[in-house]
Parts: sequence; C-alpha cells; structure tokens
Amino acid sequence: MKRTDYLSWDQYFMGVALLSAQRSKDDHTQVGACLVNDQNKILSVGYNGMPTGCHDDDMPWEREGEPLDTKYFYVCHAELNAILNYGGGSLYGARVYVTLFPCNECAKAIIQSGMKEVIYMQDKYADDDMTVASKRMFDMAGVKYRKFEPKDQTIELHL
Ligand SMILES: Nc1nc(=O)n([C@H]2C[C@H](O)[C@@H](COP(=O)(O)O)O2)cc1CO
Ligand SMILES: [Zn+2]
Repeated sequence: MKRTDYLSWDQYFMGVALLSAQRSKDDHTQVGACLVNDQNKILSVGYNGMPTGCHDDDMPWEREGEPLDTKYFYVCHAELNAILNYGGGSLYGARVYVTLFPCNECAKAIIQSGMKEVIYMQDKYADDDMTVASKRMFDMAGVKYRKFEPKDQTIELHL
C-alpha cells in the first residue's frame, strides 16, 4: 500500500534547509538554505558560517561590541553560501528554501543569479530596514516569496 504520511516537496526541501542550519556555529541564529530547480532537484545547500580558512575558533561570534569584534563583518550568510557552493552553472529559474527571510545583500545575490522564488520559514527581522529593502527589491524584480506553512509534522533523526 502506498504511504500517505510522506513529506511534500516543500517539507522535504525546508527539512534539508533546517538540517543544514544545524551545522552553524552561531549560537544566536542558525540559518540554512537549499536551492532547488524546476525539476525538484537539489542544486546546493548552505548555512551561515565563517569564510573558508577563517577558523571558527579564531573568529568572533558576538552580536555586540566593537564592530570588528562582532560576527557581522565576517559571517557568510546561508543563502550566499548556497549560491557560491553551487558549481553547476546557472541558477536561473531556481527557488531557494531558507529558514530565515533573506537580508538585502542576499536578496541582491538571489535576484542577480536569476532565482525566481523564495520560500522562507521565519521572518523575525521583518521590521528591520534590511528586510524591507529585500522585499522592495524582490517585488520590483519579480521574485516571488511565500512563507512555508508547517503541517506540524515531526521528524526524528537519531544520529
Ligand atoms: N537571512 C539571513 N541569513 C543568514 O545566514 N543570517 C545569519 C548571519 C548571522 O550569522 C545570523 C544573524 O545573527 P543575529 O543578528 O540574529 O544574532 O544569521 C542572517 C539572516 C538574516 O537576514
Ligand atoms: Zn544575507
């Protein structure tokens, strides 16, 4: 008999994004992203982390203090990592599943790489100017965005 409680595509790809977020060393916000093409094939994944060669133990993870001693100048966002991790050519027409709404810098990268849809889970910085700017750019550029609607399905992974 055919299973009925299998994951939808949206659940599957958001699940991959959530699992990727678990690799993040950021103790305040872990973000994961999963890029998918129009044939529902995963093209790339990413999470927020320090650039290659900038060792996690040597970098600041603080949110406040001297700007050079906070993470913000250094950390590479999940969406940007996923875009840069893709080695296969064009991302034109792809969609991105991301656990947190993209910032304005990642929005620019999403638009410029030709992606057409953003599916996000959280939007905890919705009131920040960076998110307002992201939405303004997505609207102008014709990039759709929609909130992932969880079905309250729990997946347990025993690792
Ligand atoms: N869309 C995003 N993708 C991301 O990867 N990030 C990362 C950058 C930081 O590592 C962390 C945000 O730190 P905090 O200000 O919530 O402590 O999440 C942040 C955003 C928010 O725009
Ligand atoms: Zn970003």
